[in-house]
Amino acid sequence: MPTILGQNQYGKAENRVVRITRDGDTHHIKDLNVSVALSGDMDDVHYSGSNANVLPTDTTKNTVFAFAKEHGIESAEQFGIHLARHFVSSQEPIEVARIRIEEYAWERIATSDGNSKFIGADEVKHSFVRKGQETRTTQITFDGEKWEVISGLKDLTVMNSTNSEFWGYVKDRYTTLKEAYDRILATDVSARWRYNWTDDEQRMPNWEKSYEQARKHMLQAFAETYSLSLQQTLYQMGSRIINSRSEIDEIRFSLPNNHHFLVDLEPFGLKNDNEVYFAADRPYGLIEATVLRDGVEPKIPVDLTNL
Ligand SMILES: O=c1[nH]c(=O)c2[nH]c(=O)[nH]c2[nH]1
Repeated sequence: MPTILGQNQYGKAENRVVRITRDGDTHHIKDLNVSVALSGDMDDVHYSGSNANVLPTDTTKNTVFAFAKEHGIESAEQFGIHLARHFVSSQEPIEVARIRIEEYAWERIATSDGNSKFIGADEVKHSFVRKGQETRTTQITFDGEKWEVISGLKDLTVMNSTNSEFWGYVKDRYTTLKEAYDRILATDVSARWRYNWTDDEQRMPNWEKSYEQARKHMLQAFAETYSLSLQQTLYQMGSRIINSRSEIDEIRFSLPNNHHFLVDLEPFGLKNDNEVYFAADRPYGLIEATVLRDGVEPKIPVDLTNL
């Protein structure tokens, strides 16, 4: 049966590029998911396997990261236009470049002594929460006598673009991790907290206010902790809530360590001065712990998945 080649395109999809611009100690984030699709004179590679017209998808990926350094990311549109023009104008066989970009928006975390509109407190300058992400959860159990309320949130994505280190850890023959003295710390917070309200005689907490306040304290502790490990940050987030909300006795966190790897731009003659990162999605470290009011029995399950 004779066949002919129809529409075809190729490229590297979902390049997760994070560009940090450091304006003194005020940092700006651009976080993009960039997909490149190129088409043009690609008959030969499909019919005979000749790669003579093929710019490797790996190169398209490198171009995304190198452009983030060289040209910065003013807007997703500007960045996409720049990339598309580059591929079409620099590669004879490429006739059409389609760049798709998703942008993840971040806003600054309001700290205890500032607010998000006003860049005053130090911490605000490098601590961010991703917009419009989290899901609020609750589980209510009643046995006819006693109540148990466990509330929380998941998918609250936060990032510190500095004030995070990780060093002094155990090294065995399989350890390759380099010690980090200034790294990005990013996580998707999943937290569940248990209220000490158990019977109708007691005054019921103001659930709305309590949620808002727990979320606020958690974010502020994340922003204000100079972190030596995600474990330490977790404990600070939990104890800030327990210390400031008397209605909450126990809180459990499940925190993925969303690794951001500095991209090696040396091969392109560019210096990466802590500016361009590859945001890896897996594998990720997973740090989980409960923080309790002293003397209280832990009751939140270890596995938060179904809670
Ligand atoms: O904050 C961290 N805690 C760890 O336990 C750990 N392990 C690792 O490889 N990186 C990190 N980072």
